[in-house]
Amino acid sequence: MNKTSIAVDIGASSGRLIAGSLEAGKLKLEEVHRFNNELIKKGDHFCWDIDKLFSEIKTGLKECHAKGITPSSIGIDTWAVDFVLLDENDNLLTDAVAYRDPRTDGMMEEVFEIISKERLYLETGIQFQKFNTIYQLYSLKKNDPEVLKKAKTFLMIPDYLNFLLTGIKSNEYTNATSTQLVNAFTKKWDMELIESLGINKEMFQTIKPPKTILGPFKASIVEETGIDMDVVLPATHDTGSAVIAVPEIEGTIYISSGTWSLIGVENHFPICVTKALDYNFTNEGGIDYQFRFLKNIMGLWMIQEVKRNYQDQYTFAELVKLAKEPEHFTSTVNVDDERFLKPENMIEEIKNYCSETNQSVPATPGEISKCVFDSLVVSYQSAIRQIEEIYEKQFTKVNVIGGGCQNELLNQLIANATAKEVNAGPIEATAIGNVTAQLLALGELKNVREARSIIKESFDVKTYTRSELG
Ligand SMILES: Nc1ncnc2c1ncn2[C@@H]1O[C@H](COP(=O)(O)OP(=O)(O)O)[C@@H](O)[C@H]1O
Ligand SMILES: C[C@H](O)[C@H](O)[C@@H](O)C(=O)COP(=O)(O)O
Ligand SMILES: [Mg+2]
Repeated sequence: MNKTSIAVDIGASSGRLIAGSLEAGKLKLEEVHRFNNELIKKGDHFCWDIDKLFSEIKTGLKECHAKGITPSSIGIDTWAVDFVLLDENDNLLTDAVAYRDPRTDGMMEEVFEIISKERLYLETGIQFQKFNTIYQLYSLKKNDPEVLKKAKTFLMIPDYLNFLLTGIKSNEYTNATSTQLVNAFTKKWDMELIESLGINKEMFQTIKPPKTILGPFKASIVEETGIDMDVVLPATHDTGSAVIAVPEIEGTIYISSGTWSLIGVENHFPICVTKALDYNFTNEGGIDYQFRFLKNIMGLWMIQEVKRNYQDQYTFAELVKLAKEPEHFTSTVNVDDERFLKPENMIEEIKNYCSETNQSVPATPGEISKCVFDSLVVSYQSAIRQIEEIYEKQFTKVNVIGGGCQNELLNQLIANATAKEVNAGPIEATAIGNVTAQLLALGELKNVREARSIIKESFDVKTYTRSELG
């Protein structure tokens, strides 16, 4: 009997537990549980409701038990950079403050007074996002020094959820790289850098790679959920898992399309050249110590906020349909402008930008949605040109993976703008990559190459080419 693994994929907008196993040479998935995720306000900060998320994981485990699914393992992946700190008694010292919280405003510039931007990039190869863990910790050091002094354990979000399940502390490699505190060459915590920032280096845990079998559930979890299994480390950074599921990686630029659009390529070495720094590309760690040479683009967060601003009266599919109507509306915004990271009202922010740049101001849901999708394509196109300039080669294909690959209009717009073959799918790429790492750890799969060929045969991928309609 082939083994089953449970992927817990929690993105910024939704989470899901998906059971995966090999059947007749294909990877079969069964969605066990799905739930929403969103920011909550706790005191002065935007946070994740980590208690709710852990409760949803246990609900999903109980669902497995109820369905008679008997997994051999479970693996958890989430968004990057965010963390919690534990005190000497393993109690939470901090809330799970979210990367969209303004506490890191101005911190990057203060860190550059201690270590230059160039040296930081040369050593870590990580893009400069103001919410990187390094700046979150620096903000804590500056504004809550007593909290940092009491901290004995640093756990990123998936690490903490693993700790709640097993009692075992670890920092998983792919997500640790997103902190901008891991040396891209040693693949270990850069303790000299950490000390130079006045952050206590003792709280960081041993970095463990994907495919590590962490350990079994605590007895209390078995008792509560009625089920037992090993926790295995996938690429716990969700994008790290998603990239594993790109069926044809060679010659392909992927766009992991969810709340964020992560656009890039897979590499065997970090690219820390000046041009990569200037274009703000990152070298996040991947499975088998590959590198994800990519950049963050604001992504479908913008349409998520537009949907929320319209009090959820439209589905995503309806907003896409409405966006097809105003064909002659052409205003666009710079989606990567920091003003769109956490605006009070996304619709108003988009309107203000268009007005300030002397463009037609969108008025209808269709015009607003078209403006978002057209603007994302502008940013995708720019990133693709930058990748091809750095690689000094043309890529023939773009593979859109994640929930956003269901946006047929956006897929077609990408094909029209780039004149490249756009492949859309798999939708649940992150969960597929998560299950893949577990099945590799359990010996059900030999290597990533074999996994990708099985994934290619197991899931639908729709192809788009430039349409005459342009
Ligand atoms: N039926 C659909 N049509 C068009 N877009 C969709 C559809 N369903 C989901 N999406 C897009 O997928 C996005 C969510 O992708 P997902 O990968 O689940 O995000 P995350 O992992 O960041 O929570 C939504 O923001 C939405 O824009
Ligand atoms: C803040 C990070 O850049 C972000 O987590 C990104 O790396 C990512 O993985 C986002 O995943 P989503 O599924 O939430 O879009
Ligand atoms: Mg996701």
